[in-house]
Amino acid sequence: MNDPCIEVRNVTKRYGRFALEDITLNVKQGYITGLVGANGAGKSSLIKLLMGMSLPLAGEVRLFGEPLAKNEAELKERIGYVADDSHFYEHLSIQAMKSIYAPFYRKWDDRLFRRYLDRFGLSPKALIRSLSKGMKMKLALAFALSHQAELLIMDEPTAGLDPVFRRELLDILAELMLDERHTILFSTHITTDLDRVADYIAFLHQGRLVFHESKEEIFDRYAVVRAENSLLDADVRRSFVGIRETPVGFEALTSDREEAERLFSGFARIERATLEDIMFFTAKGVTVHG
Ligand SMILES: Nc1ncnc2c1ncn2[C@@H]1O[C@H](COP(=O)(O)OP(=O)(O)OP(=O)(O)O)[C@@H](O)[C@H]1O
Repeated sequence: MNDPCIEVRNVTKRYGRFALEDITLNVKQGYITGLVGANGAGKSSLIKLLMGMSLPLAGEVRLFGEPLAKNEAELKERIGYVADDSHFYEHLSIQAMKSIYAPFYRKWDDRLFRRYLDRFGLSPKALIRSLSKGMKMKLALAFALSHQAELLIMDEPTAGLDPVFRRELLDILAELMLDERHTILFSTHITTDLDRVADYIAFLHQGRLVFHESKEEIFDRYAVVRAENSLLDADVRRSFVGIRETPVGFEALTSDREEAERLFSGFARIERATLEDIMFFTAKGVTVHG
């Protein structure tokens, strides 16, 4: 149950000046992991490596305990994948697209696919090019969920969705987790999606993995400190991940809440950091969180 479902071992990938640098990440089976990071942080690049759609310059990706490179077709049958852009043939109907897609999967479940189409309000006769961005995302999800995948990997599945379906999608993910057989990894920059469903958060910043921890650990460790500017000497500055100064005071992110409480108690307001705070201050300040 707790074996890693995805193992990324010292993976490096370069695109011109951008690099995913020495990423090591174990995604546990039976949990939802949110991959978070700003635009261009490398989320899609990492997901493409997990799907064997691009090859690492160094390092190795293993899925379900086996090297992806050795057994890609077999391993990918066990994955439901939702890409960040539509990879369907636009001129086909949903039904015709299904006829092409389903034979790739030995465990394809036509009744389940129909049920998802019904649930998402999609007619099998509809032409794919007539679907809105949100509807295409729903269709991608219906495909991904209809072949008994154990692992669901989704690149920005909530982007472009209205709040009602975003909530529904998160409910579907929570439902899938009830049988404890599924593992889900999805990327997003909408951090409130993760507050709702993720067990673990992996945070990428400029191609580096800043942390990968349980949500509880993250919220125990990080805090936002607000106080007067007079407290900001060089040592104090160095202790923060990032600082925002205004004429009336500063706010800063610490990755060591206990230490901040010891140092600033009585002089500062110390509050729980949101994932958005963590992303914002990391982008402003230092990148490696001790
Ligand atoms: N095939 C490619 N060829 C060249 N550069 C690429 C390629 N794929 C990604 N990149 C570059 O790698 C960097 C990271 O992009 P990536 O799409 O992985 O980020 P992201 O975190 O998914 O961003 P977003 O949230 O905007 O989708 C970008 O600078 C991008 O231009």
